[in-house]
Amino acid sequence: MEKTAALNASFTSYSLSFNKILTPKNSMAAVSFLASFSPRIHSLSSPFPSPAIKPKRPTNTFQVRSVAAPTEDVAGFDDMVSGTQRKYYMLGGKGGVGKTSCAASLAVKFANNGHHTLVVSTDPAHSLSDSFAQDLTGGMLVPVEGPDFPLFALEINPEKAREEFRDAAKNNGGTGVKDFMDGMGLGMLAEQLGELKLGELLDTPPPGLDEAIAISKVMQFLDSPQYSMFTRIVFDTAPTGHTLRLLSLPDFLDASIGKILKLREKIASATSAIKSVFGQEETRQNAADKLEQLRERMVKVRDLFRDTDSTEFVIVTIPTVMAVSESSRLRASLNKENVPVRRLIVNQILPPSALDCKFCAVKRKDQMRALDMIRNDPELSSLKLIQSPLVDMEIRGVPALKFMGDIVWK
Ligand SMILES: Nc1ncnc2c1ncn2[C@@H]1O[C@H](COP(=O)(O)OP(=O)(O)OP(=O)(O)O)[C@@H](O)[C@H]1O
Repeated sequence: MEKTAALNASFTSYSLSFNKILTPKNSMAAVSFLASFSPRIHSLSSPFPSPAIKPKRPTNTFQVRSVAAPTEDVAGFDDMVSGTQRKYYMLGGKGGVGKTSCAASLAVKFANNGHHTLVVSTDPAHSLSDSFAQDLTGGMLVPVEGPDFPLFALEINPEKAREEFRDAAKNNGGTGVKDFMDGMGLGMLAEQLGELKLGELLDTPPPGLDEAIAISKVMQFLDSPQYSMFTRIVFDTAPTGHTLRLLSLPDFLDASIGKILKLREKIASATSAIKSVFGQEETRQNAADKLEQLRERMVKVRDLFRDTDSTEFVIVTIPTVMAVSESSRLRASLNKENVPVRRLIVNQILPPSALDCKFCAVKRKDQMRALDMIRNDPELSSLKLIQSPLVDMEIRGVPALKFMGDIVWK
């Protein structure tokens, strides 16, 4: 009972439906139990107005008042929504913790608050389509039906994006060039070119490279007039490990591509005869331009990730020791990369219940331990802690995402 009270007391204000945790038999007891902590407990109708998302059984929905205080004074949703200058939100964390649900719910909330919003996924599994329960695939802008204001989704297939650059890289160093340059006594330059192995790298990319290229492709889109209307861009980013690599990749790519381009210039100016060997000069120029653009965009992505005025990286986690440990490492590495992080969403917290079964009691204890761990963690304790309850149904479709958004983004 004491533990339940403690958990209840730390919940931020939310409404939830939990027809599995609270059976009709115990729900009245729970109402009076929760009422002792909050004067704002009501029984509400289903939070999902759409017939498509109807709960299976009648639900009991409650509001519990927040008593949690963030360690650092971080403004809430009002601040996130204010202003018309473009802002980027990147949701990151371990696989399966609820990044897509949180990103999609934030996008719906921005749109419902009057922002032209774009939600982007570079996840090959296309979970945005699953989350919105709409087909958003195709690699182009797709309108999302449901929100009050325009909301568009963009699902980039990272593998496809990579293919483009693989061809460009291949065009910048072929065996014909090497043979000719050997003959000209310039073999050393050719070898240096070969050592960069960009083509090979793009054939068997390390995890994170696809996402890096996909995000740079998004940046390319965002620069075009067609996208100028978007004032809020929400990224459902790659899982933790990939994201970290992605953050360090721009430097690496910058160096690699930059070197290739410099070498190419050197070779071209070494002798004009080489130019004729390169043949198809126009194709090669296009390839070089493409690489140059990729390099420039990578630098943009890197800078964007570090821009405190326009960008915020939100860490999403669940209350388990493993997930919290990983989030702590993620925060540390983001810090190292100077990526601004202010909020930590702890998702899937067991809602308060008067009568826990044995399983729930043990689970709750476990979650409490993880929450304590967050409060004492040097990396995480300064973040604004947002607690999001485990609900008793999958969060799919705009009404469900709106419901989640109203709980999480305040
Ligand atoms: N608070 C919650 N209560 C109940 N179900 C949830 C909650 N948050 C997320 N889910 C469900 O958990 C599943 C995974 O969520 P989601 O796809 O958002 O996670 P993810 O971190 O983006 O996963 P991945 O890394 O695989 O892309 C989905 O079925 C979603 O509906």
